[in-house]
Formats: sequence, C-alpha cells, structure tokens
Amino acid sequence: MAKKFNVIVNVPALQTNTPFTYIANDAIKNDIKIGSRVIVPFGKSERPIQGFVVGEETTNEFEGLKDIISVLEPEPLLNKELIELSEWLADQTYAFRVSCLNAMLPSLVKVNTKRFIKINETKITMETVLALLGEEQVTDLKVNELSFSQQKQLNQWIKDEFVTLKYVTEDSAKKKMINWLWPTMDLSEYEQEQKKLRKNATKQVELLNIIKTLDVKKGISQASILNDYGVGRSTLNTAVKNGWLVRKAVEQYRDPFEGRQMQLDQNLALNEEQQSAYNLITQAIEDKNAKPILVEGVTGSGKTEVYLQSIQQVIKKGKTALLLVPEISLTPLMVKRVRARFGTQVAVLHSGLSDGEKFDEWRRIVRNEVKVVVGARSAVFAPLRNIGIIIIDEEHSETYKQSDAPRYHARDVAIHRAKKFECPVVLGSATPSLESRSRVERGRYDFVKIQKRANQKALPNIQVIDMRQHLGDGYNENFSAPMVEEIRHRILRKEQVVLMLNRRGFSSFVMCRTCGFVLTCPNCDVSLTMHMDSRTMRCHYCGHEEAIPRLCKNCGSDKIRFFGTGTEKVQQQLAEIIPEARVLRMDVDTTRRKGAHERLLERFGNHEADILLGTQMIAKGLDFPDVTLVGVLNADTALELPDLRASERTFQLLTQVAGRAGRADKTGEVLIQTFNPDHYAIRLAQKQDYEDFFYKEMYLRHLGKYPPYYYTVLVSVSDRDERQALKNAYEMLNIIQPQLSANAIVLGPTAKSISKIKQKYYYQILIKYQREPKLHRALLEVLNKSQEKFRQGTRISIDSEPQNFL
Ligand SMILES: Nc1ncnc2c1ncn2[C@@H]1O[C@H](COP(=O)(O)OP(=O)(O)OP(=O)(O)O)[C@@H](O)[C@H]1O
Ligand SMILES: [Zn+2]
Ligand SMILES: [Zn+2]
Repeated sequence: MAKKFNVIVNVPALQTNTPFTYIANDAIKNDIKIGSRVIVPFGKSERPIQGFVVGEETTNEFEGLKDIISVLEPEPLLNKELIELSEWLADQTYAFRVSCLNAMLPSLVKVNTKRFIKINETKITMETVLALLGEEQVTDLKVNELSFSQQKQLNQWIKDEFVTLKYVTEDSAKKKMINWLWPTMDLSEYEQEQKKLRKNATKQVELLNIIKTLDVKKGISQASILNDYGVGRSTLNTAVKNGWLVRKAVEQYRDPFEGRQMQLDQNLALNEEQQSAYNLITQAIEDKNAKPILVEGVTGSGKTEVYLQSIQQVIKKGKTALLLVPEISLTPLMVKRVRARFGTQVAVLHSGLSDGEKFDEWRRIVRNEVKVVVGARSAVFAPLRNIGIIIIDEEHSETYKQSDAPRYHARDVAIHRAKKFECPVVLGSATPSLESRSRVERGRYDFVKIQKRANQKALPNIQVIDMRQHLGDGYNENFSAPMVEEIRHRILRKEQVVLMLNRRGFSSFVMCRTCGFVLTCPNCDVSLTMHMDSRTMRCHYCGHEEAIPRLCKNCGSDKIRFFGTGTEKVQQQLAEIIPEARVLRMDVDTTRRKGAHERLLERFGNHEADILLGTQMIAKGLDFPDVTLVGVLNADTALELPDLRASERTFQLLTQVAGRAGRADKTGEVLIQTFNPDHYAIRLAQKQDYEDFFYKEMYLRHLGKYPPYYYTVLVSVSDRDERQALKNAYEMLNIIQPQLSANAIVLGPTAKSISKIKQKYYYQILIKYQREPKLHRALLEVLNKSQEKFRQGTRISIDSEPQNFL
C-alpha cells in the first residue's frame, strides 16, 4: 500500500502555512521520513519543485492526489523535532512555514528547477532547433530571453509535438566525492603478480611494492598515491585494470579546519564562584530543569571554563551540547578553546564557512557524529538529538535577532527547544540584556553571579577623558595627550595595547577605486551599510543583506575601498605620533579574507605588534595576557542615535572592551575619550557597575513605556503607490485596533524615517502592550492578508520585538 505525506511546498510566490498531500509509491515510501526534502509536481503545469515532508496523512482518500517524484536524501536534514519547531516558529514570528523551514537549513540546500527542450527527431532535426534557439536555450530554457519570433516558432513546434518541454531539478547541495583505492589480494598473490611482470616494468613493480604496504581495510586516496608516492596516472589505471586495486568514489567531508593543528587541553580547577555557577548548571542538568539560568559574570571571570566543564558533564551523560556565540567568525578564539577541549567531536556552523563546508558540518550533526555544535545565530536550529544543554554566550548581543523573515530571536528558540529536551539554557554575559536581567527579577530565570576575575585581580581601572578639555592638547582630533602618554609607557615596558575606534552609528559604504561604483541596495536607492558583526552589507531600509564584496560588481576590479571606517587614518596618525610602535589594524578591510581575522589575532598573540587597532570587532572575547592598556578613542558616537537601546549598547560595548585589559598577572588600565563624560552610560561603564546601570535604565524604560516593561511589535507596509501604502496600513490597523484593550499604545501609521525608497512608500504601526490576549490572532490575520496584498504589490511585514523603530 502506498503511503501519503503532507508536504510544505517551496514556492516563493505562494507563501503558505498549509501543507498539500502527495502519494508516496511503494518504491520510495520507506525512504521518506518526517523532515525529508522531496520533489513534487506543482500547479497546472506540474512543475517539479522542492517541498518538506511535515507529516504522514492517514485518511483513505487518494482521489486526485499526485505522486511524489523523488526523495532528495536518505537521511533527512531536518527531523521531527525541528519540523514541529518550524510550526511554532511560524506562529511566533508571524512568518510563513516555508520561510521558517528554509531559514533552518544551511544555505547550500536549494533546489533549482530547469526547463529543457526534448526534440522529437522523427519530426524535426536537432540542427533546425539549435539553429533557432542555440544550445544554451535548448538545455536551459529561459523564455524571457527569447525574441518574440523565437517564442512564436517554439510555441508552434510545441503544438505540433515536434518538441516537448521537460523539467529537471538540480539540488545545489552536493557531496564532495573523491576516489579511493583498496588492495584486493593478499601478499603472496601480489608476489605472484610481480613474477609475471617483465623485467623492465619498473613502474609496475614500484607500484606493487607500495600496494603491499597498504592497510587492507583503510586503503588510500587516489590523490595520495599520485602525489605522495609519485605514481603515474596510467600506471595506476593499469593496476586497477589488472585487478590489483579496486577503485570507488567515496564521500569526503570538507573540513573547515583542514591543515590546522589542534592541541588538546585540560580542565582548570574552578574557583569558588565558578564552582557555584557550575553546581547550579549541573544540578539543572540532573533535574532536567529547563528554567533558563542567567550567568552574570564580569569580564575575565572565567565563564567559558564553566561552559566547557558543563558541556563535559552533558557529554558524559551521552547527550549533546549547543553553544551559541555572537558571530563566530569574530570569535575564533572561542572555537579554538572548545576544540581544544572536545577535539573532533565539535562541529562549527557560521557564515565564514563555504556553503560546502556548512552542508558537510550539518550532515555530520544529522548522522550523530558530533557531540558539540558551536555556531552563530542560525546554529540554534542545529539538528542535534538528545540535547543536554544550550549555552548562549554574550546573550545580550543584537546579532541573535534576525532582521529578515522569520524575525526570530535565537534566545527564544533556544528556550523553546530546551523545554522539549528538558535541559537547561545558560545565558552568559558581563552585561546581560535588560530583557533577561528583568526576568531574573520576576523569578522567570535562575541567576548566578561571578563577581571576581579568574585571576583574582581587580577589574581594570577606568579613566574617562573629557575631550572638550583635551581638544588640541594631543596631536590630532583622535589622540589626547594622556592617551598618547599611556600608550608610550606600555611600549617602553613591552606590554600591549588595544585601541578601539567606535564605529557604531557611522555609516560605512563600499566604493570601487577603479570605476567609482558604489554598492547600493537592489531594492532601494541607498548605499548599503557595512556591518562588522555579521560581516554583511545591509540595507537599513528594507533589511536586504549580502556578503561584503571582494571584487567590484561593476568592473570586477579588486581595488575596493571601504569608506567610513576611519581606522586607516588613525593608523597613519599613530605612525606619526609614535613611529616606533608596531600596529596591527583589524577592521573589515583587513579581515575580508577567510581566516585573516584569526591570523591577525595570532600575530598579536605572538607579540608581532604592540598595538591592536580596530573597530568593535576587537571588543569581544580577546584574551591576551600582556594587554595592559585599552583605549577607546571615541565613546559616544552611538549615544545620539534615535534608538531606544543606544545607552544600553554603549554601556555594553565599553564594558566589553574595557574587559580586555589586565586579564592575567599584570594590572590593566582603560582610557575612554568622550565628549559626554556625564552621560550615565559612560559614568556607569567607568564604574563597571552593571547592576547600577540596570536599575537606572529600567527606570527610564519604565517612564518611556518601553521594553522590557512593554512588549513591542512593528507592522510595516510598503507600496509603489503612496495612497495604497497608507490605505493598507489603515486596513491593517483596523484589523488590529478593535482587538486591543485601552492599555495598549498604538503609534501610527506614520511614515518611516525615510519614507520613500526606490519608488516605494513606507508606513509603519508600532504597538506597545503588556497583556493583549487577542493581539496574536489579529497579527496572524494580518499575515494572511499579506499574502493577498502581496499579489497586488503591497508588502507587509510584522516584526515582534524589533531591534529598533527607525
Ligand atoms: N579556574 C581558573 N583558574 C585559572 N585560570 C582561569 C580559570 N578560569 C578561567 N581562567 C582564565 O581566565 C581568563 C579569563 O577567562 P574567560 O575568557 O573564560 O572569561 P570570560 O568570563 O569568558 O571573559 P569575557 O566575558 O571577558 O570574554 C582565561 O585566560 C582563562 O584561561
Ligand atoms: Zn534596501
Ligand atoms: Zn569598479
């Protein structure tokens, strides 16, 4: 008996939350599991498209159902738990189910449908068809590229059945296959073979001698025989023909750590505070308690050591662990530390990997070959089974919130998954988000503090330099006299310095020096802004995101300049003031190439430089024992932003970067240059008093009716026709408003801060609320409406807990 499955189809134009039912015939029904990717026919044309199996259908109705064409892989990339999670995620983030499923998978996994022309050679010759259309069109038909006369002729041929259109699907997820060779005979048989050879067949003899040394079970890669042993290709082929060796293509994982050495290390003995954090976590593991635990530990308090030992405990129990870090390519040190403890049991997922590497790491996880996954935001969907702990390091980081649909926060997803697995979620930070810290107050999270540094030293002393008074006493606008003096001292003492140029709030863009091309958003008429945290170019208006280019998109030149980082200029100024200082610059310009970030840090660690000069990317995670001075050149660039979290972000950044000083035996010092020395975010960062900051900021949020006192949701509407945009915004308001109580605050519809972008007008509605039980359904209705509006050209998006309201 054939089976039936419910499939969510991947048609971008048809954003749906409802699955369609398909039949799985006897040949494939046993290969299909919940989570499998399948190819199914869709629509009138029965175009083959990709879909995700989300459930089995058990009714007896087969009428009118179509067959599943094929299954894409024997072991599904998603499992039942993740399929269920996608349903929850769609509901929580007001996104369509298929966007959630796509967001969960590594980017490589996409299926493209191609059309080609099949020629009926009894009626028409291949030459005639090729003459009209050309080979490219015949193998990959793109009707929109044909002239009208070509289209007309083609349509006639189709009618006359001279040709037919066929579909092929191409899965972009490819395994890497390599040739492998195994010996087939035993030693005496090889001796026999050798005797049969002619005297001058020296190459064959040599090869036989190599074969005799091979491990029968393990075999050897063809590449190794050719390159390491210098065997000729034809000699090898003859050997295979003679039956001396058997050759097979085997799958090989692409290893993101290829060629890098790994030194295993050992547990450190925990100090008293670390021990109590560890005890709280391991107790929760024992009790299967999924209540999140906030670990508020000052910089350098040894939180990482606590994570590692907790993970070890989980592995001992035969379970797996998930460790999220802000954007892992920025914290290679963290990956190194995890791998030093757990070796090859670790898989890594982040945007710095190639698509192929990501795909392979993903499959290692699917096949239960790893125990620990370290990754950035989207790694929260890693298909680990039997999870025993989820840790979110630097839990306050804004990179955990995705700005495109599905607009999820990794913390919320982690908490949801942890409930399923009955395991603890550990949120770690020196400066927790207000959201998390306030949940501690309300008893929703457990809480433990680590107040002392692991080295038992005091936190570094922080001095604030009022730049209004020091303007002109230094050498230029970036360096005050005290800053220069302190840097000189360190260089004399052969200690190291970290200098940060705060770029938050500055817009940085990319220009080609050869042709002057500026990278702009494909949707809007604005230049894309560089984001160091996610290493992408982002459009601030539509949320479009793409990789930072290496070559000019216009002329292909590699002479690309990144404007606005300012670090280059500061580096020149430093060279004039302190010519003897050796400076390493770390910004998007110097870290574009894969692994460059890591190499720079390694060189700094080896004392190949005295000063590490960089943007925010140096604020997190660095742990260098000889850094005794941290200088912040400009603390306040972000304070002026119309962003409700401006103070919180500034406080977090300053505390983080200050924490890079004095982490080992030597005492650390921090200098902060600012034009706003009296601002509370700067004063409290100077005291490194998170708790004080928390209460002060909570008070202000309370006054302004902002998160975490109020929940927020932002509904945005855009259209080419301004009246349509506004009209639709009101229509959405009319769906939402009647469902709200008098306590909710509705702002808008108002035009966005830049209201017209590339012929499109933007309006938004912001809702602030505390308890509105009917709001959720109203927003789901808005989502449903958005599908209908999409066809009419209006775009509607819903962002729950937006990161900013601009
Ligand atoms: N129990 C311990 N005994 C000795 N050294 C320790 C201990 N725990 C941690 N350390 C060392 O202290 C330093 C700081 O630890 P770690 O980087 O884990 O702190 P952290 O809290 O994660 O810091 P941050 O939040 O600033 O990145 C590291 O060099 C680490 O090896
Ligand atoms: Zn845009
Ligand atoms: Zn160019």
